[in-house]
Amino acid sequence: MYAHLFSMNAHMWLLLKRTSFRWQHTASQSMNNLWKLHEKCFELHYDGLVMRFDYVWLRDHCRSASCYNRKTNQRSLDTTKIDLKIRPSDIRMDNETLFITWPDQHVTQYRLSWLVENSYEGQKQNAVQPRILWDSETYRNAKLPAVKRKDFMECDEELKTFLKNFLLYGIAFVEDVPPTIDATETVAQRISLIRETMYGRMWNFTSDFSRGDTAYTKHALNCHTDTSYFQEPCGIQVFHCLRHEGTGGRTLLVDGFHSAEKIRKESPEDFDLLCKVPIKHEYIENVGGYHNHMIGIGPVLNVYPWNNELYMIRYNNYDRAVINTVSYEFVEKWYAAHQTLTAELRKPENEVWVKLKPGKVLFIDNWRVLHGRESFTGLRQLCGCYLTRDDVLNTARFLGLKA
Ligand SMILES: C[N+](C)(C)CCCC[C@H](N)C(=O)O
Ligand SMILES: O=C(O)CCC(=O)C(=O)O
Ligand SMILES: [Fe+2]
Repeated sequence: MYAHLFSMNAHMWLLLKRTSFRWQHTASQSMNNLWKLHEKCFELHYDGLVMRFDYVWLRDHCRSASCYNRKTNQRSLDTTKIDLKIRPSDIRMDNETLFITWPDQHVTQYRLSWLVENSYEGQKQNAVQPRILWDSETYRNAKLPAVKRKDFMECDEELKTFLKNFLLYGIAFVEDVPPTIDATETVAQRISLIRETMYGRMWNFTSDFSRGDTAYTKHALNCHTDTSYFQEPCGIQVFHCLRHEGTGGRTLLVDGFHSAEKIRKESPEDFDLLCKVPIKHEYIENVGGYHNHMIGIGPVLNVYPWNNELYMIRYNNYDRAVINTVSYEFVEKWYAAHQTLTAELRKPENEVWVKLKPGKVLFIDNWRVLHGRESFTGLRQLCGCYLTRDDVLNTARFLGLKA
């Protein structure tokens, strides 16, 4: 039975091959749409693009009712049942649509525009997240306006503008927020779910050393990202200074991706090491009633493997644990690379300093922008929370942004 089916397929395939020697034009004979059946793939010239599609990929992406549920956008087809050597038994194309008949007579239709949007060769070049990298001058010149709480809460267009800027720059402000924890929570919830951690859902801290961490002191803190000791560091950090009666305490912001891109350009071997060497970060706390031990392991720079685009920097020298995940030959090189990156991050021209004031809520992309603070005197109270990154992006996509 199988042998019979196979010989039928092979026979059809030979027939097709004979007809696909020359380039085929679409039904309308338009010179713009050309296709060719290769042994291994279907090649389509359309809209000025040359695209190649594996047959198994084409079968897998059939959008017919039996293969795909359009209500849930979920696949019903069991991909593992596709013969990896599957070939079309018939192909037809008009100006907008490609029709493929498979050996079992199942027919798949693909809109050509859909193929353009999804051709994997085209996709590889696209950035997942468009960004504007900044140093202090470019950030200042961008003159990004802070959105007013009322507009932010009530108007989707204002929220969209806020999120657009946040995604582009990695920081954004909402102003005119009452200096309370509740009001801060309401503003945060407008864009995301709050990510509860061992610090609580909404946190409110001052320099009382109530927790085993330097954040709860008056000391200066070098630029860093938070929760580097989580396997998935918190996506966004929200800060609202509720009061400060004293001096100092300004907040430092540095675009980690701007510095990392500089290293990629000027010192590619360092960049590569920072992307590849896994580093452990750890939070050990035994203060008051708190007992926490968190560990996160991952490289300082994280890039998508398919296009090398940076998506996360995990940088916290305070919370970096013993280096025992690195083999001997890389240790010294890693330290040198870490110093190269650190020198870049600490260049004054890359630093933005802001004094957080009651009423002004700061959102920081904790996967990209590092924060720090100047030492201070007096009573200083800061509240805020962490947000889940997926949910911020979810809101952005709902509003029509690329995220
Ligand atoms: C923000 N809040 C005060 C709650 C937490 C501070 C966490 C500090 C820790 N060293 C880190 O960098 O993750
Ligand atoms: O006190 C500050 O301004 C920030 C401290 C800090 O780094 C943090 O809470 O994550
Ligand atoms: Fe921090």
